[in-house]
Amino acid sequence: MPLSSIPATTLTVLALGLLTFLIKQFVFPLYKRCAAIGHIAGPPCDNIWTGEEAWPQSSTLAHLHTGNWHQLFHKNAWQFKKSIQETYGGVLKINALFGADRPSYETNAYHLLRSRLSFGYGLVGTTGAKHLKQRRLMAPYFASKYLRTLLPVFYPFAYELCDDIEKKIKKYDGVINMHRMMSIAALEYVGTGLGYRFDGLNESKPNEYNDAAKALNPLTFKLSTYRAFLPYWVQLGPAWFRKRLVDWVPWPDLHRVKAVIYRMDDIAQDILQTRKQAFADGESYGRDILSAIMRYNDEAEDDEKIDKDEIISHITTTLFAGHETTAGVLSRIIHQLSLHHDAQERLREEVTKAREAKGDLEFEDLLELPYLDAICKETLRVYPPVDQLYRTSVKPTVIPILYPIQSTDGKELREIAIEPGTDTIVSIVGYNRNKSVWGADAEEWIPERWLEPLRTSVLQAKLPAVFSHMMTFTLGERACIGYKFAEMEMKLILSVLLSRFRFSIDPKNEIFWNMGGSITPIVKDSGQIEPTLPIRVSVLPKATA
Ligand code: HEM
Repeated sequence: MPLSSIPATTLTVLALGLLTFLIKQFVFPLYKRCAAIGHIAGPPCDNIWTGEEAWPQSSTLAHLHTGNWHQLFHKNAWQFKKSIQETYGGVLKINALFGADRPSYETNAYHLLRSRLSFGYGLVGTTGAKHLKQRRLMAPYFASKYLRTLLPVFYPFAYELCDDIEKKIKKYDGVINMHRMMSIAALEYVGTGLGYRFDGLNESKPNEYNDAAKALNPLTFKLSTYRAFLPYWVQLGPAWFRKRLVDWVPWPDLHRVKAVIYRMDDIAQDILQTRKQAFADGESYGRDILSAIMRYNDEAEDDEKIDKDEIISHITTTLFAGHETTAGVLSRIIHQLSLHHDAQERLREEVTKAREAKGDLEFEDLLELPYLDAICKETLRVYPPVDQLYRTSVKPTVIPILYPIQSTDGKELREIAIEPGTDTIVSIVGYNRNKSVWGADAEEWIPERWLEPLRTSVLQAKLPAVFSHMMTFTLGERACIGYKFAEMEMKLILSVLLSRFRFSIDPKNEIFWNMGGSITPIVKDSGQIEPTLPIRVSVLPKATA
């Protein structure tokens, strides 16, 4: 029936009906959410379309629906985040965020969709009961009892790494890309957690996973401004159709993201195939995550079994979550030690003494070396590799504020009531460097602060963090499951590296740390996207002898 033949009254009624539906469904809830936080002060909106920066120098600890995406998702957002926090105060949502028994918050919808599109329904892509079930299955493989059994595999690799660095010192005239070396190590170790060896130091083998994983964060970060469209995008028909659409859209960055995700997926398929073949050939299940999944599937009822897609998601999620993060922190520590030779010497003295007395250090000895512990903690505090978290309230929630802020009409606020569906960005770096909590020198890297009793304000904040009063590995049921794994791995590598090499800055390569999903080093003003950390490395005389 042609549109012109429909009576005008019917069309008007239909149009009004549609308008009412849209207002009720979208506009009114949005208005309610915005009205609830209308009195919270914040920076003026940025123009996300033109990329004009209304506030080139700003940031906040908790950033509520203010539309400053472009400033937040910028490789040099350091100053933006610092100055917003200084201007508006630290809105400490942390206690409310994770304090309730059942979460008042869930992972933000865009973040969840981004994770699902990249890694499927693994730990970062699921919520609620399914997420809890996955965590219960995996938790034992991240506990100290299991981790200590990995040391006999981890130490030999650390020595291979040192031999490789020594070879490279000769080849590259003493300047080594230490980020690459740390990435190779972190991938090897997280692979071990899955019962798989990448053999990353073997130069005849392509290092494809490492290359793909490095490209993913900077690429998706570049597309961050458009993340608001994801919930609509995923409704545009089945996955095969959307894949076609991506190919048709003339957008090279999107094509590159797709290629990288597909490559990572292929590698995960290879890992699963290799492991399945090994089990079929008679290898017995080991003490690793993939063995745990296979063992679970052997015993589970058919409808309870973990299907192939989910297993692939567990592989890609674990590799990605545990790889660039740890490599980033190790790189940062090496950079800091290169800048602070006194700290480097003190650390070297501690680890060499301990190793001379006991050889390869056992789990407790390694974790309890005081200065090594202080160096790791201080670096994780000041330089967390993941600097912010995304959450959405799922029910009406009141957020208590530890250090009161001022509302737009000048009132002191000690709590904020927010509506369900309010997006919240929690700044990890903002909490970790908060001067009210950590003191006036909060932004400085001072490992010695961990050798003294902690400030009362740190203890009074009562942050229920999984790791040392800081937000770096977050808190609650979505906290980093691999934090002990990361701690052990970092301390082991550092203890071995420091006994063998000296690190210093290469004056020709000034380092800049890019914010880009995870924080990674590049040579300043080089225009690089791929993380690089050129450091001058020399073999210690004793080790050479
Ligand atoms: C220094 C190293 C690391 C840092 C700073 C770090 C940090 C984080 C953070 C901030 C989250 C929460 C993300 C969010 O909720 O949006 C997270 C989650 C996660 N991390 Fe780590 N991580 C590190 C190392 C590791 C390692 C070594 C592994 C595994 C071997 C790992 C596995 C995971 C997994 C699976 C999750 C998702 C947990 C869940 O949603 O239940 N991480 N990590």
